[in-house]
Amino acid sequence: MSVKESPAWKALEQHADTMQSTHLRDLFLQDTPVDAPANIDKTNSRFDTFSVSNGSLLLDFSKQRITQTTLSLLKNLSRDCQLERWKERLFSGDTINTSENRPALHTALRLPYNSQLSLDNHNIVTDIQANLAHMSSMVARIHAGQWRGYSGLPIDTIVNIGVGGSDLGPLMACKALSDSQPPAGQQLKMHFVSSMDGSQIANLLDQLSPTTTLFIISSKSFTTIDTLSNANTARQWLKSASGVKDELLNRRHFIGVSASPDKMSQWGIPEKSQLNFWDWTGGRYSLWSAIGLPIALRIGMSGFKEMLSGAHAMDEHFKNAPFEENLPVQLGMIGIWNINFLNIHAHAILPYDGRLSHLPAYLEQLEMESNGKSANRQGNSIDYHTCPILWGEIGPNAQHAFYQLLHQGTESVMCDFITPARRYDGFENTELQQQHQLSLANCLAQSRLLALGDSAIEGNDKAPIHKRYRGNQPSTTVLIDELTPYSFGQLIALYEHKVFVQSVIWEVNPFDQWGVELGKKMATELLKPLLNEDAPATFDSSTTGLLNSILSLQTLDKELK
Ligand SMILES: O=P(O)(O)OC[C@H]1O[C@](O)(CO)[C@@H](O)[C@@H]1O
Repeated sequence: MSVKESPAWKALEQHADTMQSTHLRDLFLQDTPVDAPANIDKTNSRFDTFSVSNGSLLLDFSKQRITQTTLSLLKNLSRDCQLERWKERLFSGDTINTSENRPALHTALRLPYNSQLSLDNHNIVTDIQANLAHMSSMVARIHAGQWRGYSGLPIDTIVNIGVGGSDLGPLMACKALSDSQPPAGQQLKMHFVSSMDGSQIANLLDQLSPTTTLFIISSKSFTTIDTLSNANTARQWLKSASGVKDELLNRRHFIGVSASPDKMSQWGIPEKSQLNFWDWTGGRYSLWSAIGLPIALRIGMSGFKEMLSGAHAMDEHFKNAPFEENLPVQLGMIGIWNINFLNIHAHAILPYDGRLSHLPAYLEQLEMESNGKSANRQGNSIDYHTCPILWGEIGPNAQHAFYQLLHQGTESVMCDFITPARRYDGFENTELQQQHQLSLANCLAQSRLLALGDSAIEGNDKAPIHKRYRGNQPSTTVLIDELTPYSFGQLIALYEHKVFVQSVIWEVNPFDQWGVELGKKMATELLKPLLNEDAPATFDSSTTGLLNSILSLQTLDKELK
């Protein structure tokens, strides 16, 4: 039976008939006024009713188009879809990634060291801890200047080569936690290379010293062509600059991180320089594994472990907190309400902190690669919406770019405003501190205006139409007390679990990504004519036309030389 047939889904559809025409302005009008007499209970304000907090995070859902009835119907839906049973299956290591026949155990990577989790009668926490210890010793050697390049000089520059989950998580975390540097003397220059066309690596190599640069080749599969071609370019650069043998370069200048040790060895990375993880860690869920090596190098091993603790705290909260207090469950279920019942299919991620500039790109992969699906677990096509289109940008910058559409366009968009409350500790009363307050003021102003529209500014409802604001764009504000490794771990685990909650309701497997496979195969076919190799004669006319144009432009180029 499709979820659409469940009584809870049908009840939500009915409820949505009323809520579709209810404006957030009116929902806020029902609030108890803030200046109500002291003897009036003010705890029934929308904020009090619809905000939940845990640890370092507070989620304000009061600007969502919901009532208490909405939440209780969503609770019924989560019950109909057996969310509790799915949570148990996730955490216990059940084979829930059925199309790849394996569990999804990223939560095991952040279990305390003395925990037990048995997979095939083996406590995997032992392996995880052994891996962390190996990673820790590498980090210590590099920080101590004991990892030396081919000429004997200590490594001072790290280049992470990876793509997708082997790039976005570490890239995001290194920027987000840039205030948590390791002690002086242990600081490294850090770069990330992902793009297949070589443009990032070509520009970067010009600025680096081959004697002191270490490359981390990060790839779960170790077959991703984007990563391997960048890795080959890096090795060729080292070879031409040094004139030394591959064996020495591989040993001194490369670390491999992968779930496929054989392939790392085939490429030439010696076993001692390999860090492994497991096929039960999905690429986009892998920053907690050895894929997080750049994070540990950036913030130190203790900071990395704090990040794991923060994520673990969120795991425990997700596992145990009741529906009403459960942050990921509420975030996920209110998303379901917006997408499936209010028909909102665009989702903007708006961090009000420049350190979170890579969060939108990270969440694009996390959400869209996980839940951008249209077949259910039973192998049937589904007839309801799943993951919306996600995009985002640092909020204040986006204000000068696409907020016009959010405020006055024709599309309904749900937004996540994400900001730390405290920043610039030790910079009290400085210009910098003021900048943080300015950013907070903008964050609050924008979510307020998006929700309330004209009614937020007296008299604006009399303005000419091009100056009017319709409002009613729902948003959640995620308030982080302060951005630290711990709170960052909580934040990312919050979104991971939100994605899981939604996958349960939509009955999709969030841990595979078959939709990215065929394009890779097709590119292999198309590479043949571009390399003057035998190629199948026929493509569609557009592809053939473009190929011919490219090849003739390239021939012209050669002739002119
Ligand atoms: O880590 P790998 O195996 O190089 O894969 C990189 C990325 O490519 C994908 O498989 C998509 O092609 C992502 O799921 C993954 O994060």
